[in-house]
Amino acid sequence: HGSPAWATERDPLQVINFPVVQLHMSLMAMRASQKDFENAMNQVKLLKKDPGNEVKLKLYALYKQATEGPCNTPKPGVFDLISKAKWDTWSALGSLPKETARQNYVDLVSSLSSSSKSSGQVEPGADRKPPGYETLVVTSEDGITKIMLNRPTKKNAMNRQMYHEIMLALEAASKDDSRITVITGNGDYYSSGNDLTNFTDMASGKVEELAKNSAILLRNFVGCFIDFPKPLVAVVNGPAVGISVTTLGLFDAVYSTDRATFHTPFSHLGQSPEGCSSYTFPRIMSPSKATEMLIFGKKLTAREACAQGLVTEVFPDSTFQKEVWTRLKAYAKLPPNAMRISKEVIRNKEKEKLHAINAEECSVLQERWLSDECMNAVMNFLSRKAKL
Ligand SMILES: CCCCCC/C=C/C(=O)SCCNC(=O)CCNC(=O)[C@H](O)C(C)(C)COP(=O)(O)OP(=O)(O)OC[C@H]1O[C@@H](n2cnc3c(N)ncnc32)[C@H](O)[C@@H]1OP(=O)(O)O
Repeated sequence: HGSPAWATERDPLQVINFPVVQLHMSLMAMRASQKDFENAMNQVKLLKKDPGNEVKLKLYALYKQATEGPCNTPKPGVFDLISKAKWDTWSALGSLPKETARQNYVDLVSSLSSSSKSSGQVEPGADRKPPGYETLVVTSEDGITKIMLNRPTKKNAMNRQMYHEIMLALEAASKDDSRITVITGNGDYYSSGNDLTNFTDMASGKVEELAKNSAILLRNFVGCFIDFPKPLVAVVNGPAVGISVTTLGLFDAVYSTDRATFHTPFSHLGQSPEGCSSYTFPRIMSPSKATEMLIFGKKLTAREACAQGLVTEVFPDSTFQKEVWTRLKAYAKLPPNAMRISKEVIRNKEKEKLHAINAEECSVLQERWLSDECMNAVMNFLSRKAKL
């Protein structure tokens, strides 16, 4: 078996590179639990699917802790993004005993192997099933297709897979027999916006190419919202950040819990507005209120966002789900063609303009992602120096 592509590609966290071979010989002579450890290291090489940078970092740190004990190397320089991420993860394990680290490594690999097996196995009749989503839960009932962002432990941060899956889910919802489409989040956040580890790739060789690909992804993603034909409703179940806020300007209604906040810290991140917010926000609010959000990164409460027109209505958190879904189910009984045509009449005039704005925002961002301001901000978050 060859190593999976992600273990050999020039990925910044490939890095991690699982130094299986060096360890192999020394482990042969050790006890049974170390045999498990050795097996786990071999299993890592057989994983069909890239487990993602965060998991690879965890594997790296547990491996180092299991074999060398607590982090004992000097902290890498601030611009050595990758070594620093590795150092931070290892050092965060503190004085975790070697045996525990070894066990945790084995457990983590075992969970990865079983999830990759279960997704790879072909079940009877599986060919008739719609494709599953890894980052979303999509359900359809009572005339409503609900697309739920489902990375609660990451505050529903949007990784590349989630962008792709949202596009697929919107495409499917535009064609299914539901009348209204809802986007909401699982857990305490609606979404913390772009997954900042999407940018760790930027540290690798082909930064320009990666920035270009990200801009294309973003443009396609936002394009799906611009073109979505049915009433699109956001059920904002908790705080929203970045792109999960800006795209709200492209929804037809936004219902929010009073616990939510709305935050677009683009300047803090060395970035610039997207999701057509450079156009929609000044219109929805006023140019100066939009400036406070989009340039100065002012975080709005749900009530403030409602007063400024970004949110349609705010509900007390205790009754939020019940009230919103009762209302949506009633709306979903309205004649579907009338709703669709009304949306067309309201939105179509703007579509061309919105696509042009989207293209422009993405091209500006493509440059921004290569700036020191942006790189440093992402690095600070990843090294746990900065939160919003
Ligand atoms: C293809 C590219 C398209 C680009 C589109 C352009 C989009 C731009 C934007 O969306 S800009 C906004 C980006 N978002 C942020 O900057 C938010 C960063 N997150 C935070 O500041 C905080 O996590 C928080 C305030 C959202 C929540 O803080 P707290 O309640 O203290 O929770 P934790 O920080 O412990 O978070 C739990 C867990 O989730 C991980 N996480 C949260 N948000 C993100 C994120 N945006 N990207 C990556 N990871 C995130 C966090 O690291 C923790 O992980 P861990 O448990 O440590 O493994």
